[in-house]
Amino acid sequence: MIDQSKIRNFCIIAHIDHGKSTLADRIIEMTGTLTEREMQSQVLDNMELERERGITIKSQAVRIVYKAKDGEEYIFNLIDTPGHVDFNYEVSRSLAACDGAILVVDAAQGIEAQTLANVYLALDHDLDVLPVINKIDLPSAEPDRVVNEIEDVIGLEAHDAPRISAKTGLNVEEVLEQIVTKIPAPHGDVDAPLKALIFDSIYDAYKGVIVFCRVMDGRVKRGTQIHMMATGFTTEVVEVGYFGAGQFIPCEELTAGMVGYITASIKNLGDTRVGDTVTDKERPCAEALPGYKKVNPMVYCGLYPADGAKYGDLRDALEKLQLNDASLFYEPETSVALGFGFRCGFLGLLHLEIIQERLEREYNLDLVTTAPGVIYKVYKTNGEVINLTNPSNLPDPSEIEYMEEPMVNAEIMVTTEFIGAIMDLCQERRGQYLGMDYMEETRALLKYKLPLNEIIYDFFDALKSRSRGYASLDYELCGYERSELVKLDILVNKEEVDALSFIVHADTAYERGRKMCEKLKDEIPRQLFEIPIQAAVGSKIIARETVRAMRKDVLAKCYGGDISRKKKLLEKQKEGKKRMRQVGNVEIPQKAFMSVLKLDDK
Ligand SMILES: Nc1nc2c(ncn2[C@@H]2O[C@H](COP(=O)(O)OP(=O)(O)OP(=O)(O)O)[C@@H](O)[C@H]2O)c(=O)[nH]1
Repeated sequence: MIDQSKIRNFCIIAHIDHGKSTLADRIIEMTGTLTEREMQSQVLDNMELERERGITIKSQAVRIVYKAKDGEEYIFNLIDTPGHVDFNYEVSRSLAACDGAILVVDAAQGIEAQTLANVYLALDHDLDVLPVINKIDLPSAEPDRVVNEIEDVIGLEAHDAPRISAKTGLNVEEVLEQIVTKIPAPHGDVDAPLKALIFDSIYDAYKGVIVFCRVMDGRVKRGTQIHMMATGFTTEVVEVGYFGAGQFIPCEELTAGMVGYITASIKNLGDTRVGDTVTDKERPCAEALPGYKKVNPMVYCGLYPADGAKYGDLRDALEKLQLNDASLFYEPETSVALGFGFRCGFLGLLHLEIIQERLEREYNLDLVTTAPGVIYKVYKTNGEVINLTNPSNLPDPSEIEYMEEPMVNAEIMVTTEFIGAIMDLCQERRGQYLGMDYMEETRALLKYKLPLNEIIYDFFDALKSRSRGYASLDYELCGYERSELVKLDILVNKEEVDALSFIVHADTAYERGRKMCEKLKDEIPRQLFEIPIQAAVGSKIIARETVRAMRKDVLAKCYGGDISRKKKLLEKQKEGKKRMRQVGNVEIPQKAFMSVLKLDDK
């Protein structure tokens, strides 16, 4: 059994681009992945086997071995935390599996909104935070200023923080030593009943679901009957081990303080929810670990295959992706404009983009995505409450008493010269000012309550463009508020295009409608007849543009009888047609559906 005093469980937290991955790579590179004793055992055979199978796996937790200056070998478990607000719950569970956190701050940029958000999360979980100043090789680095900033703003002792370059490896050794001396060792009770926290799980075609966990108390090994306390799922452990040297390495048992994986015959990722507590069925622990929460999607949109014949492929692809992503939700839906597709739920826009990209790249699918929207609560006059995820399902206005929309508490870090511009932006997005803290003379933290719907589209881009890249954002959901919302419909040649409908605040309906019409006018090619494009709220038309008629004769330019050239052009035109959607008698290019969602700022 591994001596707990020789274990360090930690993660690295940072604002995006401050060098988290680079430091992790460097740490892994500078340490070994097996202890001297293990080197001689049969582990290598297992690794060979996995290599033959050709599995390359990215793990959420890597075990490495560091021989410290005190001559002892330490086992480091480096737990990866997702770096985006969309995955805040996963982040919080990963932190709960650690005893300490390395805080990486860019010596040229200093503290940013996510640095603070991450530090507070880490402190909430009682982690010891070890500041590290990175990128000191940059000419613009100001390590002294950043040290002061960390001490003044966060209140963390930072004068002996390692000043490193993760890129060149300079002083990274110091970080390794401080992990040993400053991050506390775990102190679980090995003899107590099993209590382990699931902080991630992945699906593997050979092993089934692989559960990553931190054992708080007790022990678990092959044959243990385990019980997941929140989902109620019970099964027998097939294998336990840890991830190191790019491989899953089985071991005899996992004991208190250790981080590793468990496999059993688990087919469904839904049975092993992040945040759940694993215990021993025969000898259960008295109570589950705190903080379990089932994460629900926050942003919904329709995903349709560009080529209707690919519907089955899209369904199979979504099914596969969901095996590895329990927070992805989908159900079939149909649209008059787009045919058969799926209504999908995501944790946030980044999550949506990742899934969309994977579907397109890994599964070779061309997709049409409808406007992403949040979940609205519709209170009907008959007392019924609907959670609305698809604008098309909005009941008739006469049946609606009122509606509510989700709100977020947002913190925006910005240099003082851009405060005005950012406050304007928040105002335009219906933000409620909550306050402002000055970080130091040049920077402030603005606090706003904003409707989630207003920030899911292009808020982040607008923030960056209005602050020349200097603003950073962090937000968390803070409940629902009553709001004057309407459904905006788009009519092309008098026909409603259901896939373009969305919910907006009554005050911005006119503006959004006008912009949509203008944009669509540019996107829809001229056809043989005039096409009116209208925006409507209920039966009221609030904006209109017209695509003028034109005869599109692709052969006009072909004089004479070069038939092969003519054929080519006709082929090309046919190709173009495939990417069109027939709505009534008008063809709408596929890209029009996406581009209207990206309405320009201002
Ligand atoms: N000059 C210099 N560049 C560095 C150093 N460390 C990291 N970088 C660069 O900074 C950029 C961001 O580094 P990453 O390690 O990807 O940052 P991250 O925090 O993991 O970013 P995300 O993965 O996007 O969250 C990369 O281009 C790195 O090469 C350093 O010490 N010096």
